[in-house]
Amino acid sequence: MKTERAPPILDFSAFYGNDATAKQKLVDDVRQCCLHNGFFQITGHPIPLELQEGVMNWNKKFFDLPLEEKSKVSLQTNTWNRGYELLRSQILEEGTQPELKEGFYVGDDIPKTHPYFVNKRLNSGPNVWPAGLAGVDDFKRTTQAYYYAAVALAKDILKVLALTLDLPEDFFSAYAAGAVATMRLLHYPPQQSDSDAKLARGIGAHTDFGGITILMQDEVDGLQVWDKEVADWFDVTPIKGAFVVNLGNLMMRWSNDRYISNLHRVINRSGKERYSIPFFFSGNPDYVIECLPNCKREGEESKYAPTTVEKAVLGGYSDSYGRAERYKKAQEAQGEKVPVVAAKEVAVA
Ligand SMILES: O=C(O)CCC(=O)C(=O)O
Ligand SMILES: [Fe+2]
Repeated sequence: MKTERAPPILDFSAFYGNDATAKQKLVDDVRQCCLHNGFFQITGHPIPLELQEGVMNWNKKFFDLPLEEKSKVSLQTNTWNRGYELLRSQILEEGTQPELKEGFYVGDDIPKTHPYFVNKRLNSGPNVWPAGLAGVDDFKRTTQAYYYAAVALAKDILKVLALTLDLPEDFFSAYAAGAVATMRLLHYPPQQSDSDAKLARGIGAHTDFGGITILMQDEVDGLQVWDKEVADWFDVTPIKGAFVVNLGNLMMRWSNDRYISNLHRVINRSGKERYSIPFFFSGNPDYVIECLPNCKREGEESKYAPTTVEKAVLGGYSDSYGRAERYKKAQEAQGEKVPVVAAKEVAVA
């Protein structure tokens, strides 16, 4: 395990406290991370450990369901990104095999009368729930309570990010109002120890598409963050109660590439089942992303034309799913069917 250059652990409680020096130190540390590789970890946040553990337990129980039950709430049954995603549905890293992870997508529970649903806006519609899961009402309650707690935490993190750019604390509030965010419960079956050489991935090297991501890991490692200065991967050891926070492509573009959206990946060589819950904060779909103040010098040009949140995020999706589809078609053309199997059937070395 290489951990020496892993994202630092910052105590986020300084943001809520009255100690101005501690708060300034937090802001300075976050700024440093944003400039370096866009990754840090936080403890001292307001999401109770009990809620974190509650949603993680449900994550495990959901993936224990038979494939038939999970498939009843397939992502394919709707167009707004809710429900179950099979193993091997995505390839985020060009040249690698379809990824060894299965997922369950949850978002804001948008009713069908809401203008976002009516107008088919980014990832907007009602959640779907697996009727065959014993205790499904508690699954729903816990998962949604965690989702809305993550939305609130994302808004606080954005306040700290505003301060890192010497902007008013509420600078991102219009971007965050009416925000779209997606959360996925993820399960990575164990992989063979030579997975790297065989280009097998839990999730291939990628950057996230949205504004910020808040990730909860269970106790099993596997997440790695790229460090371009030393050209190597570093392991992010899970810490009970902590979150990994990283900036997405939207934030990088918005800051004129001053802040980094960094490569990361998962290879689960632990021999154990790995579970995680990333929460992707995209923002208000109509919000126009245009070079932030203090992110270019006098007379310097912005590198990117203004675009909306919705356009920027949708562009990222079509690339990654298109790759998995092309891979499967190419394999099938060679007479090799890419198996769609339940996680438990994946061979382990
Ligand atoms: O599962 C993890 O630890 C990371 C997941 C991730 O990077 C993603 O879903 O974008
Ligand atoms: Fe990611």
